[in-house]
Amino acid sequence: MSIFVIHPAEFHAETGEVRFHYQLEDHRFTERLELGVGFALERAQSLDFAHLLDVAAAILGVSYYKLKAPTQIDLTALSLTAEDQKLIQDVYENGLGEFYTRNDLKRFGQIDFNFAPTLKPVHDLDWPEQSLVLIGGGKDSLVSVDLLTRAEIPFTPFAVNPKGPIVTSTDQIKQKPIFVRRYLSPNLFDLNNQPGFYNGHVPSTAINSAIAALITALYGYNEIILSNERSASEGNVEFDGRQVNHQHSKSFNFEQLIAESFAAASQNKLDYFSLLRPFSEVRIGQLFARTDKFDQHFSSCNENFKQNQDGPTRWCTNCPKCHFVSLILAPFMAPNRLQKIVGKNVLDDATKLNAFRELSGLTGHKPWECVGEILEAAAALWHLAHQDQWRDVAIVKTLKPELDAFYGAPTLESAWDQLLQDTNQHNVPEKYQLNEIARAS
Ligand SMILES: CC(=O)N[C@H]1[C@@H](OP(=O)(O)OP(=O)(O)OC[C@H]2O[C@@H](n3ccc(=O)[nH]c3=O)[C@H](O)[C@@H]2O)O[C@H](CO)[C@@H](O)[C@@H]1O[C@H](C)C(=O)N[C@@H](C)C(=O)N[C@@H](CCC(=O)O)C(=O)O
Ligand SMILES: Nc1ncnc2c1ncn2[C@@H]1O[C@H](COP(=O)(O)OP(=O)(O)OP(=O)(O)O)[C@@H](O)[C@H]1O
Repeated sequence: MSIFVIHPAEFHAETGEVRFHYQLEDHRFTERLELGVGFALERAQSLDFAHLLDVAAAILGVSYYKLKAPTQIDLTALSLTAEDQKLIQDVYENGLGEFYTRNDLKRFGQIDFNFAPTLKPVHDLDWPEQSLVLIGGGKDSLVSVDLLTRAEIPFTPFAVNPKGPIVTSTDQIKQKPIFVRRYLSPNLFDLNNQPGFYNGHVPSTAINSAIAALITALYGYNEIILSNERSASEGNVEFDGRQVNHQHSKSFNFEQLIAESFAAASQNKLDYFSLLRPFSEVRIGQLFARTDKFDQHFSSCNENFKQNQDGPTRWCTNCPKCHFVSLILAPFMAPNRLQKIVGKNVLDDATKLNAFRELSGLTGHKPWECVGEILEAAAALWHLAHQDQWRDVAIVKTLKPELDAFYGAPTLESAWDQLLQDTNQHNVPEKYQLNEIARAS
């Protein structure tokens, strides 16, 4: 029977390089991170940093585990708290939910996680009051950047494998960023093309967050700030008795688990939260549109972030994200501004009718992409049908009667109103509850 083994990481303080080691049957994998240099040596030698390396080793293992998805995982070489163990189980179960669904693998509740006895951490680090803001190159991170800048709250931008829109977005921020380079084990790509190995989606936000935690310990930060919206908590399909969510590691449930793990790893000093959790995607679109200063510097299209993508893509205009982001920005801007951002008015392209039907729940299921709730897309489309500047574009004109027939106008009208209301279900600390700033026009 096959077992996936997670070994402890090696950290080379002189170069700032981490090497993570994994084994699956006869295959050995080494993933590398470059964390930079310039940190205090005692931070690199601390027990707290060593513990967070173990947490990262476990989380980053998903990329290799998925090649065979065995039901046994050996983590006995790692020192993990009870909170870490809960988090890791969630990452390997729900975080890989889309992967299991699309490969028809029943793993929920079936994986035997072999942990060493629970760690009671001894703490030896201080956590200076400084925050890291994760930058993904898209509208969400930039809405956080804009809110924090308006509130005059200082922060350091942080990104893993910066390229394309991540670089052009961070260039717009005065504060110098921290960038980490990440190199997947090269033999992963060889095995991906061989028969008998699985492939599929991994929870990238969990991975980036585990890397961010290493940076906080090494360079001295006490807050990791995400820009995950409340809409990210909605699943895509039901499979094997669970709701499966492409964006699981952006969900509120995941946020709570990882926050508990980081709190236990730091005597409650390291905080992890999403600044945008109170907001829907539509509301984020509204906040984004308040300034045009990022229009030519961001992109939400994931084509930019493929491993082999070096040249600029900006907006491919054919993927669910290009469609969805156009849809939620449209209510708050004129067609020519949106066209200048995306490069094309996808809402006026009749060949994309089915794509918008899927986004708004009129057919199929919600696409496996980072898109908002089904009812959110439906309400945004319906709302556009009531705006002079949008009512006659191909997608809006054709789908308005279909939306009326499927949902009914009262449902869509009330959904739209609720999308613009902020919720209280969030873990945003008081200092960061920027309601007044978010309400200002
Ligand atoms: C950029 C992208 O969306 N990639 C997804 C795509 O992968 P593809 O094969 O088309 O290209 P690559 O990303 O270059 O991947 C090459 C192979 O490497 C594997 N891999 C990649 C990164 C990694 O951390 N581990 C890996 O094992 C990958 O499986 C390929 O074999 O399709 C894949 C399969 O569905 C996706 O897994 C790729 O997604 C990336 C991991 C990724 O970074 N995606 C984020 C943009 C993303 O999807 N974010 C989500 C949030 C999800 C969450 O729970 O946090 C979102 O925006 O909704
Ligand atoms: N390469 C990365 N390095 C660090 N953080 C990242 C990276 N990619 C995404 N993130 C962070 O992960 C979270 C989810 O990413 P997501 O793609 O939803 O956000 P975004 O890029 O800001 O906006 P959009 O939804 O428009 O793409 C965000 O907090 C984002 O900042």
